[in-house]
Amino acid sequence: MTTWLDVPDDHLYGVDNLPYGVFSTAADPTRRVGVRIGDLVLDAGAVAAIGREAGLVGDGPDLAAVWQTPSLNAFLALGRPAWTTARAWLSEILRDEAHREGVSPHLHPLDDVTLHLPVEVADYVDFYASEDHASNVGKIFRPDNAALPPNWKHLPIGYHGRAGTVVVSGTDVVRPTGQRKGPNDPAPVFGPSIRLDIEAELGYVVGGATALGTRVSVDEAGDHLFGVVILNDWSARDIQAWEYVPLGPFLGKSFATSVSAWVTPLEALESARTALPGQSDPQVLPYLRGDAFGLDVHVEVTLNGTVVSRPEHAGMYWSPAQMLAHLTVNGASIRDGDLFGSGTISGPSRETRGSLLELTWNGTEPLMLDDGRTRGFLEDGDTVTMTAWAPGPRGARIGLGEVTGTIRPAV
Ligand SMILES: O=C(O)/C=C/C(=O)CC(=O)CC(=O)O
Ligand SMILES: [Ca+2]
Ligand SMILES: [Mg+2]
Repeated sequence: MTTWLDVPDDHLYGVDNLPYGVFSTAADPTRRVGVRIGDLVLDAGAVAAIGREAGLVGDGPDLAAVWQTPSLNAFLALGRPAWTTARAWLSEILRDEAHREGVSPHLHPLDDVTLHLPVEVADYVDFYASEDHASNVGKIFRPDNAALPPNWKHLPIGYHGRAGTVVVSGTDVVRPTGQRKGPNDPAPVFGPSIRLDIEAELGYVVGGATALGTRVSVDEAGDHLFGVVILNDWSARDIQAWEYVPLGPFLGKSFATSVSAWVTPLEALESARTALPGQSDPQVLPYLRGDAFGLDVHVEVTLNGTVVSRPEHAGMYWSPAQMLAHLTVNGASIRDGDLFGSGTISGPSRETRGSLLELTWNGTEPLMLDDGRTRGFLEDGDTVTMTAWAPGPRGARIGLGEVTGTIRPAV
């Protein structure tokens, strides 16, 4: 073991992972930044305060002050050099036995903490980067058109979502109510959605704010991409299908977006970097070229305990660095705490589709669950949980936590 803690190197949350979150305890309900190691949570600000007093932290930003805040935003504002220094310091105090005495009092069992939304989400955008997903939805929603829209391979398509309704894993989701109109209905009807769905995605957390009128290139994107969450873009397909032309998704997706409580730093995913599956035909425009790495992240989706899908993020056509370059190519600034979703992660085979819309082909091919019941779309009381892992150093796996949510009846 390379840590003095009782955490083996091949633990999903071993010393090579060190994801960040926001937690509180019954004894101290103050929300503050924590770092997960094994099944423990390190009170990062408390330990940084001691380190500073002991002269261990050195010069640079006051991490104690930055981490004793109720979100990761102040830390996100520091940017890449400070993120790297902070991670190196955390790694050192968890590896070097000399720090056992000072650090131990600031470790809390995971079971004793409450996890909160890790980021005060600034702007939220959702992309559409899986070719299989985009083709499947095209066939289902627009059967008379080409499966992929003509712009799809030239730019990463996205829509602006609702930052204020991004919720942390474990938050119940109230079934949305709204308008829908089936192709054969004479007029729209109003009521609870009857086609409530999920979308398995990764979310990218952004920091190192930029000025209005500047761009972030593909090669600079790594300075702003702080880390990754698992994201469920809950989607009311009936509301969506009726409202989305011509301005895109709106109320069908804005009622809730769930994210995992742990933000996995990009540095923990070094071993997961992979080449993109291919952008040679057509060539993308120069501003979308550069070190546009993909990420080999394996997702698993369960519905009421039955595994319904295993999407593979490595198959995504567009990369997070390209998405960030595209988001800013018009001079739009980025803010600390910006979040963008990868888009639904779907692969070519049925068992890798990231939404029920695709898994059940718009409800026409219901799924059989382990309890013998079937599902087209979600029913009240259903629980959806997504977990993910990525390859880590020396053959170990990096756990990305989980995002779970249970459907409550419409109000
Ligand atoms: O193709 C459409 O009209 C709609 C697609 C989506 O609902 C997907 C969306 O949110 C983007 C994504 O997750 O890939
Ligand atoms: Ca989505
Ligand atoms: Mg959403």
